[in-house]
Amino acid sequence: MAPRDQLERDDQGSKRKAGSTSETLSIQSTSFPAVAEDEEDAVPPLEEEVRDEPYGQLNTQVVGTRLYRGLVGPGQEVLLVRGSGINRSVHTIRCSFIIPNLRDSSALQVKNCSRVLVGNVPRGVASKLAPLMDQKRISVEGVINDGNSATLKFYGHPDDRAAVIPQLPTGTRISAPSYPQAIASRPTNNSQVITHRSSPACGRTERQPNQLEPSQAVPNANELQQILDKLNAVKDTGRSESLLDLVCNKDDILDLPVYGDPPGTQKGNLKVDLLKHQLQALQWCIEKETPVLPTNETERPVQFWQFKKNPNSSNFKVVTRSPQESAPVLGKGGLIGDAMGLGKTLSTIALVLATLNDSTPEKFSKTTLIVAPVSVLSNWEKQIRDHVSSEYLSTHLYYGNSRSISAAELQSYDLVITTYHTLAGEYGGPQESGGASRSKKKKVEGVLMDIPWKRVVLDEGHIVRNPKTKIAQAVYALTADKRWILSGTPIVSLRQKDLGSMLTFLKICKPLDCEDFFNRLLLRPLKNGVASGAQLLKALMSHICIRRTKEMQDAKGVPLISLPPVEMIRVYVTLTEDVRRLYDQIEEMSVKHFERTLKSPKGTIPQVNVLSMLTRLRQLVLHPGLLPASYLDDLTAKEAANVGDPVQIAFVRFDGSMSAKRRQEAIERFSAPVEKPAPSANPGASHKDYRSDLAESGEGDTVSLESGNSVNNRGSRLNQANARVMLISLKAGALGLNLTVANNVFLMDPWWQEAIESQAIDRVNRIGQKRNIRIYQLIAKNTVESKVLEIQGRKKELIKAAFSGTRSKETQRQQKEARIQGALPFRVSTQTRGACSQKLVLRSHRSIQTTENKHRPSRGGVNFLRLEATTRRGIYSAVRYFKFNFVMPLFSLCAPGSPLNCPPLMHKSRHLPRPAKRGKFTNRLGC
Ligand SMILES: Nc1ncnc2c1ncn2[C@@H]1O[C@H](COP(=O)(O)OP(=O)(O)OP(=O)(O)O)[C@@H](O)[C@H]1O
Repeated sequence: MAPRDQLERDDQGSKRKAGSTSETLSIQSTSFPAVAEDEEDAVPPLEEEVRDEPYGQLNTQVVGTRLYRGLVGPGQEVLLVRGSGINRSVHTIRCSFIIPNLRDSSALQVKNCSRVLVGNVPRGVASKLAPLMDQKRISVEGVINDGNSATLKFYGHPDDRAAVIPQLPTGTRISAPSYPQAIASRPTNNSQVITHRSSPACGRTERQPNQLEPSQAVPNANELQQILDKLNAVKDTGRSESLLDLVCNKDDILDLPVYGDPPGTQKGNLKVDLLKHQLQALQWCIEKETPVLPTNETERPVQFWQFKKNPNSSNFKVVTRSPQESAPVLGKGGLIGDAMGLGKTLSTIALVLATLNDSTPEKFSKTTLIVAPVSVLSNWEKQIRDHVSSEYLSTHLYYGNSRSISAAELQSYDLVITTYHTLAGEYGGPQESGGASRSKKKKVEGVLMDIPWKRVVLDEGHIVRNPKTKIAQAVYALTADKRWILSGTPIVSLRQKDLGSMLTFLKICKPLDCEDFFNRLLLRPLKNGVASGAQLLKALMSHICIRRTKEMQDAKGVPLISLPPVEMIRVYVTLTEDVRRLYDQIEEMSVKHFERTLKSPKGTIPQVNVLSMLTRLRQLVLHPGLLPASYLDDLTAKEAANVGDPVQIAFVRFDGSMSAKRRQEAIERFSAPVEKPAPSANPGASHKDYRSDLAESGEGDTVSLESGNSVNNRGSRLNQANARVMLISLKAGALGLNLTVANNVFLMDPWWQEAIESQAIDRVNRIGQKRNIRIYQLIAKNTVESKVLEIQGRKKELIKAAFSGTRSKETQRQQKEARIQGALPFRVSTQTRGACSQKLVLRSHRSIQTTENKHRPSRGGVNFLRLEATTRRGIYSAVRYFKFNFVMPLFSLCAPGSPLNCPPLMHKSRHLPRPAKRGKFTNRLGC
């Protein structure tokens, strides 16, 4: 595919997506900030939206085939492209009689998978389809039949079905809707959930393993340690078996050949020697950088190209069943998907060193570009400093002030390291949809886009999983001979965004790098449980990805790397009575509001409210201070007034589509003190800062864990004379950091996607860790947190089902319905369930926006570091400064003005329990 074509496609693709989700965007606002622009946040699984469903199919002729040089055969997939003029210049010269068709405003071209024109759809059919395609109301896919006929398949949004079907060409065989109306009456386990939740006694008095009652008090650190030691570990195979492990080839992965002439101590270019799995990765990478087409029929296909003896063409694309005359261009590179901490950075550096003097096609430079998140930049610097002999590798950090350098000068380096933001800033291509702020941003002068790189490596490459972002567009537009992605979690869900976008960057295994083909050949079959989808995904991944995990062992039981054991401990905590009461109250009000809104004439509830309510409940479980002081008042007032509008008070929208000004306003609103304190507000009570709580309560040697501790000072209860505590947001903790100085991890609240949690945990569980690791996952009983765990589990089951090859009896829509219903913590009557799920798209953006990296010497010996999502600098110096040898709690539900900043406590509301003493709202283990 020509780059130009690619750009046009990407652009079209984004536009179409933008169009189709505009409604979603408009109502998708979240209850609290925020998302860092460079790193797409973890998204709750409910975000998976039903993009389309089959409307019907039509057999039609393909006309004008003899006029074009494109080859197709029976069974081959073809593209249906609106007469866009992509090939206009070629064909107007060759075949002047095509001009009338191109001038036809409803022309519909048929192209083969190499995007070469094959023919046209007859005018009568095209004139019906063209307006629907232009309005992005349908997508059309085609397969060639015998002779000159093709089957066109139409897909569209389920909600638009009734309106579109009458407009389809005559003769279309209409498919049954994939979302039967009967769904609303389908029994679900939601009622169980509610019973479980709403019964005050239910489960709460029950003593469970690893359950910490609120009254449980621990007088000192040693006793706390003893309690922690006694907690039982849970089986946590799920974490070690990610989606990626299901799709990657494990059979002979430990027997791969090693690279024979590696960089290392003997050569002097590396100060350490590569481990065996790194030598294997090096060999694999070099093979992937020099792919060779098969030259006889017995050879295995390479990037789905097979050799076929044929008078016209010897290359045959297996996945689309299309032949090609000319030698296809193969992608060079792939995806290094090794689990976190196995040394992908060093493997990449070794690849650069091993291929320094290799010949590169003339038009490319000799320079490798590494693009990394800012927070990982220092890791690259450190690894190069620690492991590479400087005389063997010239490097330049292209960031901030060091950007004033000419393209020629930059190309004199072997390795250039930059950030996603820097790259996006220099990219002058099509602006992303949504986001006035970004579209107004001027292109920054720079040379990154001008250099034809030898190799581009995207570290934490899953960042580009959203093709609509400017970062993704920028990396697609880079010119490079070889392309690599490093990511331990390249796919966390089966959504197209994850892998499709990465393939677009890699330009490998065509035509799957094109969104259209990716959707039809891979994504749709996968979603529908058709075995071919799973098979293709596995074939694709075995081609492009190398994946090893820390758990892997060879035939003799020798592990890949030797690491201390990891124990996962799930700790169930019980809300204190007052928080429980508050939780039940808020939940009840939320349910009422939710149900009433559904019964309103509109019949739907905006996602924002469901998400907001869900998020508020999650925050409440973590700490009541995370909620706006007036939250319950507002909810109650709305409910009392029986206002049909959704509750908007106290919710602040913050997302990527907002302008900078509006985002700033949102942050200010969110962080601002409550304007009208409720009459019963306790003026004397101070709004405690997490940090000061932590520091203050750490006085002396006493460490306690008791119901009266606020969540803030619970952390300090883990204090020992030399204890070190690191508070880190889940998001910051999930990216590229090396925190082997810590060996105890506290997951303060569960995240929708286990993979994100695992990624964070792997900051500690990596090469260099010498001590046993304990992960404490804190779950508040009978709350929304239990639901999050259920969702994690259900997601795993769904993924397994998708790869078991058994087609699910449920439709895609039904599956989604079930997921959504299961996720709602609300009592929703069966009649209203269907309606709510129609529109329910939950998106969540959470990060800590404040850029701060503080430490504070404690009064009682607790030193702690605050490390947040957008902390840009100094991470490593901070890590070096502290010895986080004890605890690293991970939070996901943090936001500006909230928990790591001063949380306004809920006692301002007359509806909420006032703390008799500070920290009355405790609900869980202090950390
Ligand atoms: N061969 C080696 N010899 C000594 N140390 C090594 C070797 N390979 C990797 N390491 C060390 O292991 C640690 C983890 O490596 P690295 O950060 O490259 O992992 P990673 O796979 O990139 O992790 P992530 O996915 O989290 O970024 C680093 O401290 C690195 O220096």
